[in-house]
Amino acid sequence: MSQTSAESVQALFDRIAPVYDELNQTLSLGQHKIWKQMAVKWVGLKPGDQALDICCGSGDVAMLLAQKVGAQGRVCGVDFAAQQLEVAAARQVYELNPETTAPIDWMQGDALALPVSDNQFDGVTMSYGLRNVMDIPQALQEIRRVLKPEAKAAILDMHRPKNPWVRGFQQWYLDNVVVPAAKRKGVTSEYEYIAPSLDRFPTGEAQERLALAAEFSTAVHYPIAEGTMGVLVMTK
Ligand SMILES: C/C(=C\Cc1cc(O)c2ccccc2c1O)CCC[C@H](C)CCC[C@H](C)CCCC(C)C
Ligand SMILES: C[S@@+](CC[C@H](N)C(=O)[O-])C[C@H]1O[C@@H](n2cnc3c(N)ncnc32)[C@H](O)[C@@H]1O
Repeated sequence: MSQTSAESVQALFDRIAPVYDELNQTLSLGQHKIWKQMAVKWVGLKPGDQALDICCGSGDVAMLLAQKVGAQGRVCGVDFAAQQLEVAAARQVYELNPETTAPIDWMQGDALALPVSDNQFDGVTMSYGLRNVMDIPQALQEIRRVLKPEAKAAILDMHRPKNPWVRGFQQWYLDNVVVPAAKRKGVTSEYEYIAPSLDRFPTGEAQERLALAAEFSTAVHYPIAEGTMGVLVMTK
């Protein structure tokens, strides 16, 4: 799927929902949980805060936010793929203790037209979502719109590393480990989509410029995992 549309991306994530968590865990050797924790830490939330996770998928980051802001806080998770939201809601029941974690509102909606109010959130996260939206400047404007003044957002995603050896390893790993593992689960073309999506994704520096153009007051991109991943941290 090299030509994409919002509808085809939504259908892709609905199709892979039953195998998504297992593949992320095995293919990242468990590392994706650490990268997600880093993104949540960079938002700087405190107990009682309201947090939003955009493109929440099966709920990993929204559930980390619910632990961070505690039972007095509130979390919204927004995604347009209904099958992913079903997995998220089911996981919340058996993975979170409602006495110590915030309630989570799982909302079906579009990252480019968020179903929430202006200036509502103390912090926003987006994990592996930005690379999949059709209009990155619009997604950044929406994040800025829903943040309270001076609040932060952290955007985690996969990147093409600058180092040619690491880049070569990344492509080898996608071709020889990720796609074959996906093939065994019957979702080959869905995981073949990752490589072209990386090629068209703006670099960390370009993302900083896009965030400043969307009128964030600060924007810093931190490469992690040898530049195969990165977190863009922005302040409204
Ligand atoms: C959690 C991760 C990715 C989420 C993700 C994002 C997408 O855009 C997709 C698109 C289509 C299908 C699936 C996804 C998707 O799952 C990150 C880790 C999972 C990756 C599948 C593994 C990639 C590994 C990298 C090449 C780096 C290798 C380092 C490893 C520690 C050896
Ligand atoms: C790779 S998954 C990431 C899920 C989760 N955040 C994680 O880190 O595991 C990307 C998610 O973004 C969602 N998504 C992509 N474009 C979207 C959009 N325009 N509006 C809402 N959700 C979107 C997909 O449905 C999918 O669940």
